[in-house]
Amino acid sequence: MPSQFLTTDNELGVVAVAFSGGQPKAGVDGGPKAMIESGLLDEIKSELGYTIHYDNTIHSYETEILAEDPTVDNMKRPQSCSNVNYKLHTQTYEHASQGRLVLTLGGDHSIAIGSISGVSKAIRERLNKPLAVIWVDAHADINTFQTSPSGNIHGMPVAFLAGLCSHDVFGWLKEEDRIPVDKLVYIGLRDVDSGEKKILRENKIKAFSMHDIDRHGIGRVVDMALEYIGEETPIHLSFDVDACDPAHAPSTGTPVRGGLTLREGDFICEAVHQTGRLVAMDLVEVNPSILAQDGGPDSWQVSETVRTGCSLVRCALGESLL
Ligand SMILES: NC(=[NH2+])NCCC[C@H](N)C(=O)O
Ligand SMILES: [Mn+2]
Ligand SMILES: [Mn+2]
Repeated sequence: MPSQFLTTDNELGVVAVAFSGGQPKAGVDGGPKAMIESGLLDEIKSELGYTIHYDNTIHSYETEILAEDPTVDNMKRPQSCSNVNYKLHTQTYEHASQGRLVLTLGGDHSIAIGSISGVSKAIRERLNKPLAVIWVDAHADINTFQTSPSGNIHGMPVAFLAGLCSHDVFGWLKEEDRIPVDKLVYIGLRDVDSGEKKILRENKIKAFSMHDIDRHGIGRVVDMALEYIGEETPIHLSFDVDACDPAHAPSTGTPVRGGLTLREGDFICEAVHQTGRLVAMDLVEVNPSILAQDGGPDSWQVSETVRTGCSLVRCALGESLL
């Protein structure tokens, strides 16, 4: 099993990050609590047999959040976002350095700046390899601060991580923290801004949209994504729950119709697990506060979203149907 060389068997580091400042809607900071309270970590321990390393803290990193955090170069709440991500970076780095598989529960998707950079640095030091990223999302989250139509940093993490833009605010991000553009693959895209399409095209970034899934089926798409990454490279799976169709994950800040079925989402996670090369996963953008207003989700739909998030995590950690 190649996995023996990448992570120590069944040792899982967990980081829970209650951060919502990468986007404007309150409540996404409640995502980790909702997933943990629904029993996710107990199941991982008792049913999947992991030893869990978790500080029993849902980190809001309060001291890192500034009361006044004015927009800088079109980035909203830049300093808080940078500070929180730096703290998270040190935590995922610590777990990954010890050979643990790392699970980060968010929070909005801006937290991938910290989670991925910490894992990338550790994997480079420990294995002298780059980190591949499979980004499963309705959105590409690859706006630079110059192209972003919203100024929300949860729409920019890939641009910072792949070195397509840099800024003094994120000055702590170093070369070894970054991921190579040719080891990045998207699955599930269906709401990509025009500036992002240009970035994807110009950098020849591998992306499988919902159209590709319709055409080839999820099995073939995941095979192609894994072939593209190659057999030697450790994988970080960054899963935005909004990749799933709003039928399965309605309680999220930026839902987009026409998404993955529950089984397609779970399949991606199962197949990545089966490679034996998964070294880290993020599960982000579960927002349990998005409740019935203006025809929005009701409380049953909130619990469905939480269930979807938990199912994706369990599948990535090895839960199987038979
Ligand atoms: N992680 C997310 N849900 N991102 C949504 C991003 C939406 C849009 N592309 C933006 O830049 O603002
Ligand atoms: Mn998204
Ligand atoms: Mn996202």
